[in-house]
Amino acid sequence: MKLTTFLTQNMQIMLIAGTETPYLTLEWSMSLLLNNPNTMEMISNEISTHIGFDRLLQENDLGKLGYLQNVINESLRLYPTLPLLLPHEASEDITVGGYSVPRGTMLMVNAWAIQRDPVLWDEPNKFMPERFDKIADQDRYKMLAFGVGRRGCPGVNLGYRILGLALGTLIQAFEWEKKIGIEEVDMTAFYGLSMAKLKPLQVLCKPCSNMITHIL
Ligand code: HEM
Repeated sequence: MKLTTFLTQNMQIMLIAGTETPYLTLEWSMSLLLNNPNTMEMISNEISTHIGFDRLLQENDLGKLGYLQNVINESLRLYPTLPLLLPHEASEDITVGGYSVPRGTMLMVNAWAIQRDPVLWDEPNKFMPERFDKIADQDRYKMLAFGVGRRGCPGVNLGYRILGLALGTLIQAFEWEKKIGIEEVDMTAFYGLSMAKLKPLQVLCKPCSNMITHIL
């Protein structure tokens, strides 16, 4: 394969794989926060404590924003954008959980079900970002939003950075409200290869007053 073809194809894959997943996660996260205004306020307080309002948050601030990170993880747990990951193929005859899987079988992993399994998670359908405060290393296979292992998402670190910067900056710079007349943002999902909201999020926002004073 020519080098230019190789590079072009890699760029295409990164653009396709690396744009839809973050923007869908951002939409799910913002919807969850609008339905949980106390959590939105806690992120805002965390940003106010560690960064303030005289500049926009930057990549090297993300390490200080543990609660924001918990919210991102909890959004990815409840609404993984690739709920069945990508199809995998067994490269040899294997046995998984007592089932024999012949070489060449296509395997789909239901990350959505694993991430809401009541055996693995307390109150699995509840939005509780604090649960990620105490997630142990050996529990990492419960959380499959980026897959795991050799064919897991190679963009995982970039993905977390994009999400942290985008969600953090949106909360730092704007005040967010549900559309007038809406009590709860509808969280119904539309299932395809990726999981989007059935009804796109419509929301009201205005520049954060603290930010206007400091930046203008
Ligand atoms: C919120 C952000 C993201 C999420 C939730 C996400 C999730 C995933 C998941 C679940 C897989 C399939 C893993 C598996 O089947 O085991 C995957 C694969 C992949 N992702 Fe991501 N991803 C994100 C961001 C990105 C970014 C930013 C890039 C690159 C710029 C990227 C590039 C890829 C590629 C190339 C694959 C295919 C890997 C392979 O087949 O070996 N992703 N991603």
